[in-house]
Amino acid sequence: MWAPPVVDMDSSSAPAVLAKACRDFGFFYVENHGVSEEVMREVFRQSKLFFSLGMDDKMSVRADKNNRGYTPMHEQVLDLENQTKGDTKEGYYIFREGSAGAAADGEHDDARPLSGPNQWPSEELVPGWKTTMQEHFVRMHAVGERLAGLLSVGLGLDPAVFGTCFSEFAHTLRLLHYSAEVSDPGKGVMGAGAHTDWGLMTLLATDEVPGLQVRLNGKWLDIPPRKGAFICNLGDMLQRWTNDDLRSTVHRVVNKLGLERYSIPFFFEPNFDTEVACFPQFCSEENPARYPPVKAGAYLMGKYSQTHQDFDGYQPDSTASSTS
Ligand SMILES: O=C(O)CCC(=O)C(=O)O
Ligand SMILES: [Fe+2]
Repeated sequence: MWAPPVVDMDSSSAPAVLAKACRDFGFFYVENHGVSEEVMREVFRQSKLFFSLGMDDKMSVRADKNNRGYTPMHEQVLDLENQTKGDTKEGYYIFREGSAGAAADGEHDDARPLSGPNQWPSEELVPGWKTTMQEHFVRMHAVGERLAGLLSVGLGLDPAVFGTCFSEFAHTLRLLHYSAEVSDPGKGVMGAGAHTDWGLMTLLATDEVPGLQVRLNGKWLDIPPRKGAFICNLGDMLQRWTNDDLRSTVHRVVNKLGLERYSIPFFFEPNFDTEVACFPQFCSEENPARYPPVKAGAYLMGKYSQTHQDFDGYQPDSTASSTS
């Protein structure tokens, strides 16, 4: 049975293994990432605690115009063409406080629509929750930066290539809870509809319940959880930067067992204002750029707008030219 390659971040072969995995599959496991199983257990415990709250409490932190906070069951439709109902999951979005060059820390900046303060459930309801999530966010940022560094080495790029792209990063830590509803892909019922991720890359922690599938060579293949490892995949921006040399692979979540499932993706995203245009190493006269340049933030906003029924904060940036 196929399984994604394993990248050991402490190994001297990590850059080469990583670059090959990114070219071949766009999916890989990451080990020795420095986030302990004990820490992950606590983050999952807190996540479950939040989702076990009553609907009134959860809706009190419903995602705001900056897409921060709680998204109810079925609110997101990742595969608009094939789904007959929304993803059978609820979620919670956490960004950097302020984010993306906001006027002042924690304030919303109209020029950058996703900026602003995070929403937090009350300390009485979920003690220690905010601190747990804030600390985890910082941890995951560090893993993502290290991984981006290894990738630049593996691709033979200047190690500073991504250096300026994350000074005001727009990463999101997302908590997900899938209901026990069994998926029926033929009828358009899915845990998460088929999609590619949108940013640079995603680092995913899951509980022990399977469900993630990747589309490779026309077939859906299971990606089982691997103890202590993150499942990592590339996003559209990396595919655009590398002119399709690296892959942002289609994946989905299918509930076969009728079990609830929890997962925690960390979407590692460049600055809102970063222009994603083909790196010169990946295009030439014979192989011209396949995508027009796009601003990372505008691209992201377009995707939020397309897939989240509740998100109406999309203000197209007239200077950006997105193809999707
Ligand atoms: O929960 C999972 O296993 C995958 C989630 C996912 O693909 C996403 O949120 O983009
Ligand atoms: Fe995804």
